[in-house]
Amino acid sequence: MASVKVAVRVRPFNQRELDMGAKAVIRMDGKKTRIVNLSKTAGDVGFKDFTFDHSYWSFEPSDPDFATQEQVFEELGTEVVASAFEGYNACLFAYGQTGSGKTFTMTGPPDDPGLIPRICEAMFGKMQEEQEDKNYRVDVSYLEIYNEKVRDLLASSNPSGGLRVREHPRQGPYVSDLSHHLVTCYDHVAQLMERGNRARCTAATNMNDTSSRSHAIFTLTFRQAGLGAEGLPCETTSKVHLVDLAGSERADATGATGQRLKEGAHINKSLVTLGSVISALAEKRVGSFVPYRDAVLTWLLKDSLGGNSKTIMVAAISPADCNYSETLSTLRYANRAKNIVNQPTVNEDPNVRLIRELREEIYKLRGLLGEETQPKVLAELQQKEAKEKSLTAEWAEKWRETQAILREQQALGLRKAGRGVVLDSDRPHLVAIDQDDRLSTGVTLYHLNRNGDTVIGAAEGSDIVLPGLEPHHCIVTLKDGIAVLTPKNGYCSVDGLATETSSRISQGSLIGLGRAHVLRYNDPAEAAQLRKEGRVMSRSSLFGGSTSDLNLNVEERELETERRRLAREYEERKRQLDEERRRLEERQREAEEQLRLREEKLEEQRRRIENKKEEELEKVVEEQSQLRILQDETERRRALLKDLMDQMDEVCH
Ligand SMILES: Nc1ncnc2c1ncn2[C@@H]1O[C@H](COP(=O)(O)OP(=O)(O)OP(=O)(O)O)[C@@H](O)[C@H]1O
Repeated sequence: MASVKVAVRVRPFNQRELDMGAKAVIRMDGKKTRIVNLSKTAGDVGFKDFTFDHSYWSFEPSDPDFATQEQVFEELGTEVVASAFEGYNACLFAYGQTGSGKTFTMTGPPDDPGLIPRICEAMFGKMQEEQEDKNYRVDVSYLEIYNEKVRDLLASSNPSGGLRVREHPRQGPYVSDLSHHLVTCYDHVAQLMERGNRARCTAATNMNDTSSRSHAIFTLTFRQAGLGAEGLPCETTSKVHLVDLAGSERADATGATGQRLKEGAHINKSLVTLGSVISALAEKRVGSFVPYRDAVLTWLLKDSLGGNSKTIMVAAISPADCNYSETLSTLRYANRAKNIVNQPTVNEDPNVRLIRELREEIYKLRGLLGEETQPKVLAELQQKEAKEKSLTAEWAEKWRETQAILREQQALGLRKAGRGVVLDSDRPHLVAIDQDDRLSTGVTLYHLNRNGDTVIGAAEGSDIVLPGLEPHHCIVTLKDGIAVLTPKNGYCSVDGLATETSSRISQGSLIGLGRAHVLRYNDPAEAAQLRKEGRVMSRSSLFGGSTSDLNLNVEERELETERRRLAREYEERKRQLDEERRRLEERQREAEEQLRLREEKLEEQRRRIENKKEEELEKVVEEQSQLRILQDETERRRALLKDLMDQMDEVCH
């Protein structure tokens, strides 16, 4: 059991408050925060006191008690880091009216970073320190809830109706189709954070020109694995939610109208529900209904509020008298949140838990084996040992694969080139150039499957899913270093020319898919070979266009296009002829084989007939010789008879 930790932070006066000649109504002393009512009525004590886990005085930098970003991190951020490394889920969220300092506390300016960057940096620092004994896998997602719709801040496009929130029976609520980005170092996280912050929906209001009107949830999924005592596998997964809520002020106080007012209504719906959830949990009424599902925000943060998480709330407040009622409302909100009790548990991997339990049982069974081995116990022991062994091997294999993926990820080098940043990979890949979405930022790189097919289409389950394409649009096949694009059901072009048959693509080829997508094919090995051969690629492209390309005049470009078309036609014709030749050779081989088989059969028949003939002949010869013997015998008998007759004649005469 752990209560939600609550901290309050007061910011300096802003320009507007200074211009108005605002007076400070907040005092802090240790953990105490006092709000003073300057327009108190008779009988009113004129102030209200609250006690929190921390009260941060960030009003006047020259003040010796001034709470810096560093101090806030040391007291709140390090706890989040520790929770994650201990295997707990953690959540840190900032609440307060627009312009009260939520974003400053959570993100902060680049020269004075806030909690999110400091927490991420500290986590990677700790991973670096402990990497010899452990394996880590971290992924990041960043979403925004705007008008009760969920938007992926790290995706190049989002469905117009927003992403759907679903609930997994064991893992709880989650956002379907939200992108998760594997990260291997802090710089990578920082880039994703920056990308997400740029995508975050901001709009000007009368209160704060850069006021953000959406709730943002930055989530780190942190998985760690290692071997404990006696080589026992350990693995935990922690989800760390870092949440910057939208302003909690009333719509009329911001001067919002139209779209802004609509946003306010939704924002309030989320915040009102957050308030109801906090109240229900704080009152601790047994069996009382907690309306998590009334708003997307509370549904997604279900575990963080009253569930399996160590949670910290930072309430950001303005020091100015003009914001008295909003500040008082924030302090009351924060005061109620103190009473929420969560049940954080270490999120141990289920297989690892099973291995641990099996080991315990094995030890027990070994203890039962006495001098006389009982066959039943022995059989059970052997069965458990075999299961434990196979589960441990499976687990070790899973982590070997994870490490391989991470190494692969690291092979995706990001390097600085002057003012530019080059995203490089040592594997053949496609780089997406988003033509249609003018607001899209960032570059997407898709690795191609080694020695096999990469299916591109709109259908879920395709290797590269691109909206607006046919479900199974085309296939890129990589075989022995050669890449071939095969259109399936959709329009494809290579270097501006439509293609309906398989076409070879090479380093720098621009592939058009459907009406909206252009991808550049990069093969680092081919590019290196071409560089070695001193050949200069003259394809003009968004990414690969060289200065000489830009200087090509129209005629040269047309000639170059024509040359490329002819070269491609020649390649295609040659490929067709080669294929035809291969087919003919194959047919001839088949015919020869048939002939050979026929001949063999005939020879066999001939041999059989010959044998039969010989047998017949032998029979005839045998019969002839028998006949001859018979004839001889007949002759002999005939002679004997004649002799006998002659002798009888002589006797008669
Ligand atoms: N602790 C602080 N020290 C110095 N400046 C601060 C502090 N907190 C806030 N500010 C300044 O106050 C202004 C408003 O802060 P911030 O943008 O963080 O407010 P917010 O609550 O996030 O507003 P929104 O709801 O619009 O996102 C910013 O110019 C910021 O630099």
